[in-house]
Amino acid sequence: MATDAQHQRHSRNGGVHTGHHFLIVAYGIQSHLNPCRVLAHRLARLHGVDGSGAVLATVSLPVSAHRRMFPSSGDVDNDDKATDGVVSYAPYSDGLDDGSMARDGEARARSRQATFESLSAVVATLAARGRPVTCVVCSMVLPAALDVAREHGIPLAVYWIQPATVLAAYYHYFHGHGDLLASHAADPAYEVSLPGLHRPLRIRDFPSFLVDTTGSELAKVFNEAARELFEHLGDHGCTKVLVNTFDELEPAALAAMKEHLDVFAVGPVIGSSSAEPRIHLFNHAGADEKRYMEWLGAQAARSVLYVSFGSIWTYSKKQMEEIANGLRRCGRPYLLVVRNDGRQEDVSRSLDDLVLEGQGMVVEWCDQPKVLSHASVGCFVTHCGWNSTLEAMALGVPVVAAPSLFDQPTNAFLIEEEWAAGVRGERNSEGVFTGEELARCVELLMGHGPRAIEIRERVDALKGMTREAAASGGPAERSLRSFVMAAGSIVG
Ligand SMILES: O=c1ccn([C@@H]2O[C@H](COP(=O)(O)OP(=O)(O)O[C@H]3O[C@H](CO)[C@@H](O)[C@H](O)[C@H]3O)[C@@H](O)[C@H]2O)c(=O)[nH]1
Repeated sequence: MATDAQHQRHSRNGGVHTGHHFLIVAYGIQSHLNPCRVLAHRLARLHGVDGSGAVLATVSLPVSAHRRMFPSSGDVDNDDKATDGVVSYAPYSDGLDDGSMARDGEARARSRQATFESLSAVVATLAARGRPVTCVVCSMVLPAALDVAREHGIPLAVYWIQPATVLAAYYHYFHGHGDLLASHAADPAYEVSLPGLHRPLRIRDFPSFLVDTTGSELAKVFNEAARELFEHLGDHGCTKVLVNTFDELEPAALAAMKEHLDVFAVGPVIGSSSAEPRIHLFNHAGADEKRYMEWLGAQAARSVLYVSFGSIWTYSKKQMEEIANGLRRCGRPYLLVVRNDGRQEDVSRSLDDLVLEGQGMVVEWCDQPKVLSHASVGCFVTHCGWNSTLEAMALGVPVVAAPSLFDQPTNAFLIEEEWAAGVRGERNSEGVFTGEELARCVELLMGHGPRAIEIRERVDALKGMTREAAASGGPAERSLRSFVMAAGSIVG
């Protein structure tokens, strides 16, 4: 029986799009949405890459995120107008539609089925509108996207929006290293050599879920989904992985993973230029932007600490107090981001005190690339989410790395040990990043010692490399073109 993809290929004629059409399926969070829609823009700009006509890209997000992006959208099931002028958006329902996560195994199974059905309907609708999907691009680990590609016979590619080193850690965890990691998970200093990487990773440098000792339900769920993905990557002829990194950042990890998978280094996918405008899922009032940009403009060059822990992490009361104390100890101007939804407990006392002291500024959200590219910013205190890490490198800002979960420990390892672009702050035995530690790291970076000078030089060099990787016609674009050519060869 002909697959849907073959059927679409055979029926391409009058009114039907005959080139590539990538359906990029993403989670509805800021840190996934941004690299996905920027990738979609870049794909859509590769017109006629292999003589097959325009390249189309549609981004599919959960209904909750779609509504935040397009507040005026009414009936999301029949929304054919959701576009930013280059890329179309077709929401999927995960069965919850309020941005929450399924709570237990049964609810997760229901949500997976709902997502599968909804994405299948998206695929059918796009085909009916003359734009059949030729490749499903699954952002990280999204089991229902695999189901859709399998069921409809559409080729699948994976978009790994974290570093190649993290991809290598996951790959080898599921190909022979799982037991070794599990048996040493409680020993943070234990070194594991992964094939092809030029230096070992300590247990503490691994993605947190692979060495979890807390019994975290989230870690179990994520690892199970990742297992399915990596089995699919091996067993179903699906080997194409786009990675948001570039050669100069991770030469060994990229070369090592190319031994096992068809890896395309398409990074840095950041999106901060006018051609790739950013969408903020968080409330980003224009008035606030004016206020913090003016404030930044009044500070001395490279004097400001920018402190932000991404779009998911939340502050406990104790952690907020320690950050506030650390900022006082540093005695430097700072811009601190504390999201409204980023407060585990009532942290307003610490924040009110800070605001009254007037040494810096606290905002609920900002345009981070805009802030990082400001001349007055001298240091970025970050949890090391991969987007923040890439943005810091692209915009030449030294980093104080305070990782917590997911890929962040590996990203901190890259920042401090592979690139010498920052220093890693240690958390205390309660997992708190203390004010004393914050001040120690900031002094190392912003003081006048040899380490500060060395890091500054490295960061400047990395900024140049990032620019070259992202340049028009440069390695990222060439790699994306190769992917599209290769994607062509698997259609039908
Ligand atoms: O005030 C702010 C704060 C953040 N951002 C942006 O929000 C994004 C945050 O992304 P990231 O740095 O990757 O952190 P998380 O939001 O925590 O990302 C999650 O997803 C990432 C990609 O998978 C992982 O690398 C992280 O570990 C995981 O926590 C970045 O693009 C920032 O520029 C803003 O624009 N303004």
